[in-house]
Amino acid sequence: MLTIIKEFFKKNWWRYLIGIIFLLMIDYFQIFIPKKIGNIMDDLKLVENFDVIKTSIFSILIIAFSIMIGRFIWRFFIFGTARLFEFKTANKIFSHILDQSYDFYDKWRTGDLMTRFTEDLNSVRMAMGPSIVMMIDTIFMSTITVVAMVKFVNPKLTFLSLIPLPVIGIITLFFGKLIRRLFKNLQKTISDLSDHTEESYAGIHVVKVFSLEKTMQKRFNDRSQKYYDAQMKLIKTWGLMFPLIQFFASMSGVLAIYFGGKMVINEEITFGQLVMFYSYIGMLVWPMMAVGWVVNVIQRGKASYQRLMEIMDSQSSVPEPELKNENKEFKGHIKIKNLKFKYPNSEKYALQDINMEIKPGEMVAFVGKIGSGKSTLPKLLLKFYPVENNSIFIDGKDINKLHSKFIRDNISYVPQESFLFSMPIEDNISFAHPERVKEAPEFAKIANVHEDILELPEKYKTLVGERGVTLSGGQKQRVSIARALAKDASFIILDDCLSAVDTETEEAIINNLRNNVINKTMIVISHRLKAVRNADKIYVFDNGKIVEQGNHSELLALEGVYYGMYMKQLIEEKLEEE
Ligand SMILES: Nc1ncnc2c1ncn2[C@@H]1O[C@H](COP(=O)(O)OP(=O)(O)OP(=O)(O)O)[C@@H](O)[C@H]1O
Repeated sequence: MLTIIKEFFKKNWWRYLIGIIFLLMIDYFQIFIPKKIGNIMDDLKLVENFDVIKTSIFSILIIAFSIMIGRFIWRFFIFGTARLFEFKTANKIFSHILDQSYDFYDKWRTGDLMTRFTEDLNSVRMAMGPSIVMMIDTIFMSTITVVAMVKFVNPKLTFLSLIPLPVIGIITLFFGKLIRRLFKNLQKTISDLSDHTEESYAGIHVVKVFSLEKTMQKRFNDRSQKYYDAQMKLIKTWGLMFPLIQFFASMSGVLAIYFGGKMVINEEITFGQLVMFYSYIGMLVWPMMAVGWVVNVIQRGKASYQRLMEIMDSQSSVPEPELKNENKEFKGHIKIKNLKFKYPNSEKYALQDINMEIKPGEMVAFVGKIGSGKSTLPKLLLKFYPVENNSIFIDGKDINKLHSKFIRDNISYVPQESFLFSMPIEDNISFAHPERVKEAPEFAKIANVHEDILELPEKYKTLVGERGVTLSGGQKQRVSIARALAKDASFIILDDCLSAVDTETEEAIINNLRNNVINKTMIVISHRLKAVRNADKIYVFDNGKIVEQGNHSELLALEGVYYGMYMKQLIEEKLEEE
């Protein structure tokens, strides 16, 4: 993350430089306005000098006009550059998130990521733009104002009036750390709140079915209360710090009138000089108050920056060699040797002692009880999670030496949960290859969903997903299969993705696939043994291990686990028919 800021400064320092030059110029011009006004006051005594007054007013107007132009320029460069940082960083973080392995998505909650993406990035932007302006302004304005006070009025009066300054420094230091801590806590409460909101919305069906509205409301209220409390703590702290600084800053004005008044009476300074001095004090109060603001914004920016770093610091746990296999032909010969695997957040082995060989063109099936490890294996083949060296080989090469892009480009995977994007159905099917949009009906036919689509209001142009027509679970599953087919990979994995259709349809789709995608390798995971009985080889999983393997008749002949499962399903089917 630090490198992101460094890299950005390296490329865009000149934008800041132009902005800062104009900012400093404006500050410098501003110094002359009180001086001119002070001079006018003194000149008022001499009536015949009205011409001089006219020229002074004219020069004030010129300065004011230049200030207006200059302000536009520095705003454009400094604020605009901070926005550019926000835009580039958002793109970088998003791409970093997309590059992560699956354990990242298992670990991070959506609402939390969203908050970091929006709120935290915004805080960092504030620290990179407005706070830079304020900081430079504060330092430069106060320095030149003090110099002007010494030079144009009186050093002793300047010193006496600025006695409260160090107190402001102490207040700032004290509150700075506190604000950072409170702000970090505030961001955490926002993350929790967005998580809860996002989850309640995503799981609204469950909430409704179980009449959990009150429970969810209570949970929301609890989180909302925590967010409110965190905000209030910040408001109290910031609310105390700001008036304290303001109070000590205005003390300077009181001291200026007290000591300056005496000096006018003693004729050490003129009345005009006192007016000038008071204007300078006024100009100093603002930067002094800005110190409080800058501290607040920088501390918030730092806290948010640490939160963004937590995302950027997480590295994909899957080893990736350089991507140089693009031109290599993918045959899809899989060999697995003594594979064992634990999910990164778990102590228990999800797979153990797995040995298998899948030859190109074969159809294999994984069957077994729920939670027995069937879905885990395809996830490892697709490099979603890291595996030990020498345990999985694709076309004779260790999977750890192959880039995930090469593997995923060549394998069509249909996961258990079918997710469709908010776009027309044909675009969902041709998602990976928009140029194949015209062929969408062909793939839909193989996936047995063509007829269903023709019945939709706008057929293939019907908008589906969150903002469109709601498809049934089975329809969604079949559209997902069509989408995988449009990828035209030589290796297809169907991970129990037909659970929402009846056995006959599942069988028909699998047979369709076998007939249409001849020479393609297929792994089919299913709970319905009947649907996969034609597979070349069936692996029976139990508790993370392969307990039986063979084709349908071989497995039946064993009269073991597979036989038991098959008989049970036959009886269930018969009972349903009766
Ligand atoms: N992301 C994960 N993190 C931790 N453990 C997981 C994760 N996904 C699955 N598991 C665990 O790994 C084991 C195997 O899960 P897997 O999803 O492979 O089973 P499955 O045979 O496909 O089950 P099902 O038929 O219900 O889909 C289970 O004990 C499960 O709880």
